[in-house]
Amino acid sequence: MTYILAIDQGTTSSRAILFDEALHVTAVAQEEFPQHYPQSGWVEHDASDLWSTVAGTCRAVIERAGITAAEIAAIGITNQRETTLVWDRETGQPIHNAIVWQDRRTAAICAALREAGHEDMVTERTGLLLDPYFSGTKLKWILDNTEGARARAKAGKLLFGTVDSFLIWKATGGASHVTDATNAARTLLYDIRKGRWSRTICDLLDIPMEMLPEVKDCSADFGVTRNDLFGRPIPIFGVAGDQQAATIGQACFRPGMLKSTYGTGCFALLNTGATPVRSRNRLLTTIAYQLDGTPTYALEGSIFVAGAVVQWLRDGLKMIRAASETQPLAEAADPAQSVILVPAFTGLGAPYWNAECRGAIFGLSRNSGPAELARAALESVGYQTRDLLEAMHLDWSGESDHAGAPATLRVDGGMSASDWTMQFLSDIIGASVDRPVTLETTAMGAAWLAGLRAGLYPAQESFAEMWALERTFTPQMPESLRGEKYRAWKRAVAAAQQV
Ligand SMILES: Nc1ncnc2c1ncn2[C@@H]1O[C@H](COP(=O)(O)OP(=O)(O)O)[C@@H](O)[C@H]1O
Ligand SMILES: O=P(O)(O)OC[C@H](O)CO
Repeated sequence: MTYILAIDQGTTSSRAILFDEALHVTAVAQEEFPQHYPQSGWVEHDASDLWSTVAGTCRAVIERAGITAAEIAAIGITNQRETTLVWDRETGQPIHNAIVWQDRRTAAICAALREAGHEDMVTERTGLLLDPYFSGTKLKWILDNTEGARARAKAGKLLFGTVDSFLIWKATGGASHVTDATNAARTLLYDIRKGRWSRTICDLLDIPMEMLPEVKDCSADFGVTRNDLFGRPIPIFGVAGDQQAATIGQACFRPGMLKSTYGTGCFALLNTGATPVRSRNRLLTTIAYQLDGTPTYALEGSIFVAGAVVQWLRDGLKMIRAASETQPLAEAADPAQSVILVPAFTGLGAPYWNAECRGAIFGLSRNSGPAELARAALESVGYQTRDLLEAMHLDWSGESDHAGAPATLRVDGGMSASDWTMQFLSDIIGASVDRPVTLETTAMGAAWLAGLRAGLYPAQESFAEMWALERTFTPQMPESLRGEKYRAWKRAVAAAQQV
């Protein structure tokens, strides 16, 4: 038997998943690692935790499956995006903790760049906004705040990378300093139309281009693992940012196909084909995947709090012990009450991009309790998704060669296991929601990219035919109620932003 090893390096844990020749999951290993919050709004990871949990889970999954490294044809890597690392070319030692995508420390840098009138130029090239979310200003911050770093970077002694680059550097023993086009597209430094690093933006942020990795297709030769890691070298043949890997795993290969992943946050990607669509509604333009030198673009809506609101009910309020308890609570909630929770714990992402806004609860009465709060938490995920889809619809229907909103939303991620949430989602967006049999879509996307190059997995069309539906949720809510509830949500978001 031959296998593909997929590495999914996420925000809270690292996972290693073995896929067999039929693209079935054979074994999984997962390890969490600590989050560091040095100041309010700052989020860091210790780079050695990222590496040790990846190496550890890879070894564990091989042992669990009872196979040898010789049976692994190739490795595919997918990763939390935007998280920024700088390390020494000689020693491989990072000069700072990884600054995580959620980290807001560069808000002032972004504001200053916006005020100086640079946002339009940056958006035109990168498809992104001047928001602390992306890597560019995080990298600038590390260079500004570590003595001598900029000079060492100019001299070629320091390297920059997103998590994929760092893991490949470690796995290949420093032989490869590379990334893929989807990760590059999240840095704020990459021109997604020209397919190369932007000198103009690097100059603007004073980032020496010597430290940037080489950008490759998603299915390409990223190097081979050093001998001592698995006892024999294994090629790394696939790389994609996790949301793009999920888009691939969901086989959203045709323009107009749309997926939404419900993990800690929620990320919806709409395939827009060979042309990048510039959003007029504050969505992001990004690369969905790049194969054979050709990028396929996407519009992306990013919500920072989705499943995290359920975690808050569990860990913050201690209202539930397990995420799945939200469903019976929501079912028991009083239909006469309209409690609305705006989960802006770390500001609002797309399409609002309000870093200062904080969470709020509206419509409480003396009878409101855990059931109404749980329902409001699950509903907030549906409302936020509708916000994204409305913006996408406006951008997409403005394009001349196609019309109308995408008819179906493909979902995945931990929270998509909640039937109640998926039914409400379908009700509030007024479209069908398709949940696939395999919810390991992110890892599957990375595995397919690697297996494609290894000659183990079929080409795009045949792979798309393997996508299997588990359940479709169709809208059941009367149109009038859908409109009424969504209007109440819009009023609540507006009010939360005025506090
Ligand atoms: N049955 C459920 N109902 C509601 N939320 C759930 C359920 N199961 C998991 N979740 C939520 O999904 C998230 C975990 O999803 P996962 O895809 O593993 O996230 P991530 O990759 O961001 O760590 C958690 O935030 C959890 O609260
Ligand atoms: O690690 P996840 O699954 O929370 O994904 C994080 C995203 O890539 C951030 O853009």
